[in-house]
Amino acid sequence: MNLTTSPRAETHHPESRKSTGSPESSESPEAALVGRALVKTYGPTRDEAPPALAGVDLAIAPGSSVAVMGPSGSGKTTLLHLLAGVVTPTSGTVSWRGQDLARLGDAARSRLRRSDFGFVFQSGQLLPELPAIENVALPLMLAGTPRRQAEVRARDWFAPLGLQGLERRRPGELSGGQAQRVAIARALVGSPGVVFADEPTGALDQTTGQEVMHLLTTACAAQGAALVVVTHDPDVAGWCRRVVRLRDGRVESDEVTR
Ligand SMILES: Nc1ncnc2c1ncn2[C@@H]1O[C@H](COP(=O)(O)OP(=O)(O)OP(=O)(O)O)[C@@H](O)[C@H]1O
Repeated sequence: MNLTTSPRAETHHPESRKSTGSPESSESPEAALVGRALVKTYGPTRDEAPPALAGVDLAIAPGSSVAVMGPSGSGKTTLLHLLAGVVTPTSGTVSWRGQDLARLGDAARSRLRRSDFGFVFQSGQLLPELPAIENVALPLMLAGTPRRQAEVRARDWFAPLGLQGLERRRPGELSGGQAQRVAIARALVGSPGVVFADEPTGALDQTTGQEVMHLLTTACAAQGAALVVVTHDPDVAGWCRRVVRLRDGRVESDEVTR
């Protein structure tokens, strides 16, 4: 697998998007991840505070790519956290492959997050004291894979992501783009069903950001993982097949772009 050679994966070409409609919309029968009537109100004064999410239905089909856009404070990160089982909804349900996340205990939900979901954040998610290879191997080790085996699997990701030779570098010795590629490797090493990315290019320049999106979308497609990306940037959203826009905690539009 070499993910770096083609400038843009044909399955994720931002310029080839036009058709509209919503075949992957919230009632898709093949959806793997389904949020229904999601409401989230933060804090003790929840009766007075406007909800961060005010009733969102969203279904993510296996292997699909979805950008979540919207103004600051519209609920994008909250939606991502609810879908990923990081935050519990005030009301509504999230189910993953038919299993209601709320019915799992905290420990089981954490295990499921480790085994079935991958995460890429804006920056700072790597452990600074560990070399890149150990950062990538960590999710496997946390899931019980012996260290040696975990590092062998982690190493497989370095060449496809253009990181060969950087295995022993610590995060502080990597560029921003290299660190994000290590984060992509870490998100994908456990073969997740869904990768959640919150502003994954937010700390990068435009060119590096596009490269990272190319690698992220190509790697997810190669693994059959769905991708959910929160972004303000239309160029980042352009790598996804579907764009969901939030406003005031509700879905304003839901469009399959090609
Ligand atoms: N942990 C929290 N405690 C209290 N309020 C919160 C918390 N997290 C988010 N909020 C509030 O919920 C609303 C939605 O926040 P959220 O971070 O989901 O929006 P967003 O669209 O991701 O914003 P941004 O683009 O600025 O990151 C905002 O009004 C925010 O202040």
